[in-house]
Amino acid sequence: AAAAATAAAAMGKTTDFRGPGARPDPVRSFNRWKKKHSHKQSQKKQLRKQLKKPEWQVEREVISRLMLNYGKINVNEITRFSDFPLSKKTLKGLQEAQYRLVTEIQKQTIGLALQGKDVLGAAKTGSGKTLAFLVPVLEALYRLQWTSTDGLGVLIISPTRELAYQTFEVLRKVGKNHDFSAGLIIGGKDLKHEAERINNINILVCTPGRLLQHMDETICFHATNLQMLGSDEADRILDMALLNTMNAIENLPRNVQTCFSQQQKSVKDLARLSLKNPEYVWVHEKAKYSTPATLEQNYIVCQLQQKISVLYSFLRSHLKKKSIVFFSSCKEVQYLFRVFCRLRPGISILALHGRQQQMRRMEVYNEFVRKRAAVLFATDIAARGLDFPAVNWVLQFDCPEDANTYIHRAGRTARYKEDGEALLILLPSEEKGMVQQLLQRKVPVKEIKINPEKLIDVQKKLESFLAQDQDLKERAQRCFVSYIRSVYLMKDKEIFDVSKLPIPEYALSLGLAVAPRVRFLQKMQKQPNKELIVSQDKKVSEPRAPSLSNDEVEEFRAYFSEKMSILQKGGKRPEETEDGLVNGISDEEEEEKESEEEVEEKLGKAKEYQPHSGPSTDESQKHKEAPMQFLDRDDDNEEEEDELGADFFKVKRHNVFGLDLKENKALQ
Ligand SMILES: Nc1ncnc2c1ncn2[C@@H]1O[C@H](COP(=O)(O)OP(=O)(O)OP(=O)(O)O)[C@@H](O)[C@H]1O
Repeated sequence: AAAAATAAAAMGKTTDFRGPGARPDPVRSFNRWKKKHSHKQSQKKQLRKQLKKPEWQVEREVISRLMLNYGKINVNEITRFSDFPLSKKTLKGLQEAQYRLVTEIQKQTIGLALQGKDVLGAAKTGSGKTLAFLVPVLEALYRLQWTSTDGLGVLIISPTRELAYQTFEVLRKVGKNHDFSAGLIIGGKDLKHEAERINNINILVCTPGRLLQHMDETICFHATNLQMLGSDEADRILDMALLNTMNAIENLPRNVQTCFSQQQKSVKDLARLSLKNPEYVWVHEKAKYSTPATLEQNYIVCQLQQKISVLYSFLRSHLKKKSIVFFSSCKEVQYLFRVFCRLRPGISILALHGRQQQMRRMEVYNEFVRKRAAVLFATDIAARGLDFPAVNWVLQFDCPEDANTYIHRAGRTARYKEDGEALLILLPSEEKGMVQQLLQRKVPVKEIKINPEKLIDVQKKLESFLAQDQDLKERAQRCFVSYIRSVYLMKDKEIFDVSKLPIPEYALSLGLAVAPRVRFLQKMQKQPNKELIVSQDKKVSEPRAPSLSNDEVEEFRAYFSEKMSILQKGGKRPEETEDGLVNGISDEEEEEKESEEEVEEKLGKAKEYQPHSGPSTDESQKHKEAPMQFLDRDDDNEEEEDELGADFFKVKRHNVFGLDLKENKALQ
């Protein structure tokens, strides 16, 4: 008994040794009751006191307490979101979405952002960068007790519509207990419809082009109260010149906090950002590899004319898997999607590219998310930031323009601790240069060989499809030209050498009996030294990657520089710029039958920045009851139309950030 009493005392407990049946000590029981009673009384008193106060005041006190703890954040002690001084509403949202433990980038950046610093974070693909900036966004408005009448408080810019949509969905999930509203403005729907609602949005998720358009055309749109600007693809947005533009010309208020992340550390980006109190966080700077450890990466080398058979054979042997296949142009995706549907490999095939109408893009995105086994044929529109769950394989059918694009594409698998495999198909002429680039960027790729016995040749089948279907044949021709052109336009001539392509064999492999005439190739052969390059400072296109996202950048630049020159000339559109965008991108010889479509494709890509429609009343109706209201896209099947040109140049952008004119002038 003595030993037991010592042990109990050591654990700080009191033990009654009078044995069972003995009566409890009345003095001790009374004391215990008294303590409990007085605690309850004081709690009641506090509650009564609080009840007298208005809700906002109680909340303000809570906020003050939280903010007092901002200074005490110690990164080394943080393992869960609840270790940060976050509002109950955010924590509840995170918990309900099953987010409890923080990832490294979240751990390192959320505290800094809460403290009001401008944050630029870099971390590998799939490491949780989206929440790293969404959590501070929610807290920023919560701290200020933002309401719908306060207008736009946070702007989140995403390079593609799909990424904007996905970011919006995550925001909706984790922010659902907050009272402010959020809206998605990405084009694809009537501008007027958005314009009527835009000023009731507190957090706006948008694509750059649509934002610019509202700045131009929505008279009532203003961002005078803007508190924060965020993006998880900062480098891309910077490439699109938007931030520079906004900082230097578009008069972004200087007290706006920025919260950015991207996949790779970039010194260049630091210079490009004019941040007020910047903190740069490179989470994986010292990591051995720049891709996730759970990502297995291999490449194969094969002849161009074998690639379609390799893809078919790959799909036949991965029928239960979820895969994304990246191509370099929309027309390849369009043709090969059709052909593969006819080949019936035994797995669902989906296609995602920039020439689809917006609603279709969203449907495909959602369908692929839902499916357990499927293959998505995509352009680089799907390469950045998209978080498709449980993708097993990423296959790069066409060589990416550089190592960075490779990493973005491969990063669609092996996300957040999951496993994944990436396979890159290289032509013999691409192998040396690309593998070298990848190793330099700390990407561990190994060569593997195809088992020739497993290779199923589909060329004969394609030939017979084309013999019966004129439309398909024309698609094959367009695919052919489009691919050749994409190689021709690649910047890195060490890797991409159009003269080394086996042209007739490639045509045969697509099912075409003869190779279509490619005039720019013939010209090149005649004048091998004369590159069809126009320098960037002439404001037309330089040779560039054919990928959608790069085209987007070029379109945007061309559009933007033109627009700025107009603004600087007092808003008058010079005659010769009537179709500047068209000229800008199609400066190379466009005399082929193909040319019109090529231009159309490029304009289609430029749609990201064009007047289109977006948000939906249906969805917003659905969420009306919820405290956090969202303006979402319309579920309407309106065909996307390229209303390029004229409209863009009519309206002079107004001062949406409400800075005084003196400052405007100084900045211009
Ligand atoms: N703290 C967390 N706990 C659990 N899952 C998380 C957490 N943070 C993020 N995730 C999940 O990890 C996945 C990847 O996150 P996210 O899309 O933010 O990555 P990313 O770093 O932005 O990737 P990318 O560079 O490709 O854009 C998502 O499915 C997300 O839901």
